[in-house]
Amino acid sequence: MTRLKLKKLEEYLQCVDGFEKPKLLLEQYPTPPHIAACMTHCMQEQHDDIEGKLVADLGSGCGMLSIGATLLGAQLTIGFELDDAAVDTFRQNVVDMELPNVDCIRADVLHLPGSKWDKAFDTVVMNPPFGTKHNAGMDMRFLDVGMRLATGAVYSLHKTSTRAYIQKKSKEWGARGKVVAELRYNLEASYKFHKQKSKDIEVDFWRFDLSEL
Ligand SMILES: C[S@@+](CC[C@H](N)C(=O)[O-])C[C@H]1O[C@@H](n2cnc3c(N)ncnc32)[C@H](O)[C@@H]1O
Repeated sequence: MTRLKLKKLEEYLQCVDGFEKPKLLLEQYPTPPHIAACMTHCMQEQHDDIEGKLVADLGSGCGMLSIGATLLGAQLTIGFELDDAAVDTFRQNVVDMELPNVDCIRADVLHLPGSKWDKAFDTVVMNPPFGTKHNAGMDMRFLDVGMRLATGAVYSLHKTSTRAYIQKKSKEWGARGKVVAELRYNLEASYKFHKQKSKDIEVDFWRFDLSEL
């Protein structure tokens, strides 16, 4: 398969429609196309974790990361998303872009462990809710689910301020966690109460290696 170049991948991801009416409590904001392209491109080019693989996207929203994985040759990509409207937009994006082998399932990510999805995926990717809306620790709960669903690697974004804690948890899970990139994440003013037009936060892009454990 011809590998998609990073720039081309970003161009495609710019066509992914986002949340029509973002829900504050679900922390609904799409991963910006540039960041999503860099994440998925790195997953494939540096770690060979996408092409031909079974990929899950937890809290998949409108499909930004799922579509990135699909464009880079995943054998099958499944997004899991709680919100009906986001599931609909995800599916419409997939139809509009004429992409095969990708779908979104409406599900609460926290209810996935113990289901048929345990260890069903080679690779799990997520941009989880950071847990800033009366749901502290939500990103860690998502990460825990990722560890249960994947056999190969889990990729996730977390605030840099939580780095030491995540490294400690990673050891407890028996995973080899590594910060792959440090990002400045531009959280756009999707919500009315934001006073600034946009807000940069420091975010780590993590890879957790589960192979040969
Ligand atoms: C930060 S957004 C990321 C969206 C998308 N993955 C992306 O990268 O553009 C987090 C997503 O998680 C979803 N979400 C929040 N809690 C959830 C839960 N318990 N189960 C499934 N999805 C959830 C939200 O609706 C939202 O779409």
